[in-house]
Amino acid sequence: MLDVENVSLRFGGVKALTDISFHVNENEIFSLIGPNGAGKTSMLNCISGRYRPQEGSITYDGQDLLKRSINDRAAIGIGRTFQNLALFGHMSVIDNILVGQHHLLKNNFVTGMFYWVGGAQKEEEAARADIEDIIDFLEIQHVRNEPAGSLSYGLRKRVELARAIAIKPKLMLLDEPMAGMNLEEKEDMARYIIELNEQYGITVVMIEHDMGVVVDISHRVAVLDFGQKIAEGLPHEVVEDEQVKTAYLGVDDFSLDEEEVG
Ligand SMILES: Nc1ncnc2c1ncn2[C@@H]1O[C@H](COP(=O)(O)OP(=O)(O)OP(=O)(O)O)[C@@H](O)[C@H]1O
Repeated sequence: MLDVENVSLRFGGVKALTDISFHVNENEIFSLIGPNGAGKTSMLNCISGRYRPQEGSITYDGQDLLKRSINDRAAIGIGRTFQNLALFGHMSVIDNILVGQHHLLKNNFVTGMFYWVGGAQKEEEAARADIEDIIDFLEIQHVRNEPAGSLSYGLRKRVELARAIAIKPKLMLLDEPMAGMNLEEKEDMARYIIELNEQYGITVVMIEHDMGVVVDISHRVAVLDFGQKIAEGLPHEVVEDEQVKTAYLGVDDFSLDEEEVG
């Protein structure tokens, strides 16, 4: 589904990514891991369109992604969440989710003026019904009318995920979905990601620092270090790799003893 070939990205003299290649199969949960500054978010940004690599190619569903704008990438089924939450704090949960769905609606301002005679009303009703499904799935009914900014961190992460699901993605990019969560919130989020993948058939590319989660829910993992790929494979194999262990030397959260979730 996704083919990253020889991607290199530089910021002035900083080599954020050097000659990175990997592929992600349809319906896979694929994790990108690595120490701080390894280039994980840069890689996700190249896929989502925020950054443009100087070299290499990224193909999604047979299409050259680098020729597509950011908005185009959402329209062809690429959704994402951010490392730092990107919600409209003063808007209600439901309105935040509707923002995600906006580009799917065919009616524009002019056709919208014929709201009652045209298809706009039906389209909006269908959109609302889809959103109700997402709200049920992520168990956020009780906060649907609350301003997003008033919610706990874990709930805000769920609302952000809901908004990303609302664009009906085939590929979901998740940047540290568990960051800042307590164990219970992590367990919930791991369950949502698995269900997203198994029930909705969404392919997932995830950056995550919690190794327990990564090993538990990923089908395959690639490891970046100083902008280079140093390992790729099944989760249990990758965490036993000597080069990976060396890259993580001294990093506290690299431990399989963490409470396992999922
Ligand atoms: N917009 C930018 N301008 C300049 N340098 C950048 C930019 N974005 C990333 N970098 C640099 O690229 C390198 C990789 O950063 P990146 O954020 O991709 O790493 P990361 O693996 O996601 O780290 P973390 O786990 O801390 O989020 C770092 O040296 C970073 O300073």
